[in-house]
Amino acid sequence: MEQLNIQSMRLNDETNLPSIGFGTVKVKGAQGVVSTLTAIEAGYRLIDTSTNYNNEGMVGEAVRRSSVPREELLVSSKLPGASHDYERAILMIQESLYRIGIDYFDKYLIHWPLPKQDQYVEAWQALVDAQKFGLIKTIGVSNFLPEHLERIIEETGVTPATNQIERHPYFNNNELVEYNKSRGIVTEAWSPLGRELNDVLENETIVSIAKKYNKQPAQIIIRWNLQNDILTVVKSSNYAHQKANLDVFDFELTEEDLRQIDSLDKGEAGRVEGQHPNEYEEFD
Ligand SMILES: NC(=O)C1=CN([C@@H]2O[C@H](COP(=O)(O)OP(=O)(O)OC[C@H]3O[C@@H](n4cnc5c(N)ncnc54)[C@H](OP(=O)(O)O)[C@@H]3O)[C@@H](O)[C@H]2O)C=CC1
Ligand SMILES: O=C(O)C(=O)[C@@H](O)[C@H](O)C(=O)CO
Repeated sequence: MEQLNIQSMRLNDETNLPSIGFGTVKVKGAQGVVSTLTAIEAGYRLIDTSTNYNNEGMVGEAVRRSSVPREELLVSSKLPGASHDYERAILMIQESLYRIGIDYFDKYLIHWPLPKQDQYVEAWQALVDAQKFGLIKTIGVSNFLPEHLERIIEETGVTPATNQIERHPYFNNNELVEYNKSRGIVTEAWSPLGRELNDVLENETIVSIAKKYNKQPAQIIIRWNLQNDILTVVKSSNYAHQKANLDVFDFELTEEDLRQIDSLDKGEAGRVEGQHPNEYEEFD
């Protein structure tokens, strides 16, 4: 078992999280259990799932089969839009815990604000209460824009600990990252490697920075997040990639490297299609 010293991040509720988490989109079934177990073997301790991924049972199986004790694994899931209603949200959190076979979440997020549905404030109140009931350690949101954050903070008095948002070099989302920071909210980056939908791992700027440090392009992107105090949630079913994505603590990018990566941003054109938080709808 790898004994890695993954740098941790302090949240506004005083908890600490590893700065790199294991993403599980499309990590499913028996093969998913194997991939999650190899990720744990590689050193990941934070596992990111969602009811919408239809793999919470798989995550539970990996947690049970792992030789790492449950208390050392941090399990994070997300509330689907169909359960934004307060009562449904509480029941969904309980149901997700049963599906995974654990009795608390280390972290739990509202997956999308779905502003047209307009129930995210009561969903947030449910997370606040579920935390008081002991069902969740750290509560946060995902894909929330400043207007959504301001509303939940004003109406409940509770600021999320994290906001998990789209961020990769072609869509760096820097304004939202800065806004999160101004509110004391840690940003988590989803699809940091562009989710196979773009060529960011072959981008010549990224490749040339990678060559300079004898690192892989993926490691440069993860390091760029780290040096911006951003928690990276990265998926890989390949053990070599899983290990490489954690091997990012022995070098440091210069200010010029960071600036060059920031300059790759394409604004809205770089966003993964159909993922604007005010437009995204859940169909699952
Ligand atoms: N809150 C939200 O709305 C969202 C959350 N997420 C979360 O973020 C996680 C990460 O995002 P995801 O969309 O999965 O995509 P990523 O950006 O993490 O990219 C995953 C892809 O990159 C490949 N890859 C991983 N490591 C390397 C490497 N070192 N070198 C080359 N290729 C590599 C993987 O292939 P291989 O498996 O072969 O290594 C896979 O094809 C998700 O799994 C999920 O947990 C994602 C989207 C939205
Ligand atoms: O992966 C997630 O967490 C999402 O919410 C979506 O981005 C999802 O991946 C999607 O794109 C479904 O079309």
